Amino acid sequence: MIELGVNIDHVATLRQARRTWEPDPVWAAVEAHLGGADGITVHLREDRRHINDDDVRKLRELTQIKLNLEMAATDEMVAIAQRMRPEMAMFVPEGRQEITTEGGLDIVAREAGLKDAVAQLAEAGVIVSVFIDAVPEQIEAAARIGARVCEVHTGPYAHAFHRAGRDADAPAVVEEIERIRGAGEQIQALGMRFNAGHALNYYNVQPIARLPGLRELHIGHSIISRSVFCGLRDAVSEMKRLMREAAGARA
Ligand SMILES: CC(=O)[C@@H](O)[C@H](O)COP(=O)(O)O
Ligand SMILES: NCC(=O)COP(=O)(O)O
Repeated sequence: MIELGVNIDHVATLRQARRTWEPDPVWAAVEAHLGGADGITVHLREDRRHINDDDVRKLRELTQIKLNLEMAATDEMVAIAQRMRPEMAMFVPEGRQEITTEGGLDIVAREAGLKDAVAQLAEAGVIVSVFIDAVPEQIEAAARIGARVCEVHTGPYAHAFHRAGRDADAPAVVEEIERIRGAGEQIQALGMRFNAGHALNYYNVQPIARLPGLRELHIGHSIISRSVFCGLRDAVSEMKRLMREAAGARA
């Protein structure tokens, strides 16, 4: 069964636009859960531009849903994850000027430090995921550092899909889908869990949800955008329906 992790960063982005207390990410987590989400994702950025430490603490204390904590692989963040013990922590590259994550983690370039960070979290009982591009060398390095999960960056696919006028059969789109399919096969062959995410939406999700062995999708911006008009519970439930329909048609 394919699972949906709902990224609620943008609930906090809206709150931070007025530096106030609403909307509350904890309410969002509960609504997403009631809509059928299997997990919640938050990205605790080093600059705390949306989700903050108190949000993570309250999510742990007040909700029952699985938490995937996205973070930079720094000593500060590793210490927070050791304290908060989310079900999963995902290492993500961060750029101060970026609007959102722009690419996968370069594990090959930082292998020793990342291996150490993975070991520290594993010792605290936290499953470690890495956000990576669909590149064979990065997947091999993810296995070497002891990551249990790879989340394949679907941004390039999403952008190709959009540029092709939402035509899933356009050659540039098929090329991206095949790249992610190949990454998924390699991830599974190396004994890791195959997840994917970034820039997925109600139009482009199904070709990805159909990929064999895909366990979990992490989707945020599109779900939160739709929830403004129809409520978060309905927005989550419609995304889950599309994912299930596609996964049900897997070969
Ligand atoms: C790793 C990823 O693809 C997204 O979860 C992204 O990091 C979310 O962070 P922002 O909400 O700050 O874009
Ligand atoms: N890791 C990807 C994620 O959590 C959601 O990304 P997006 O849907 O907000 O682009």
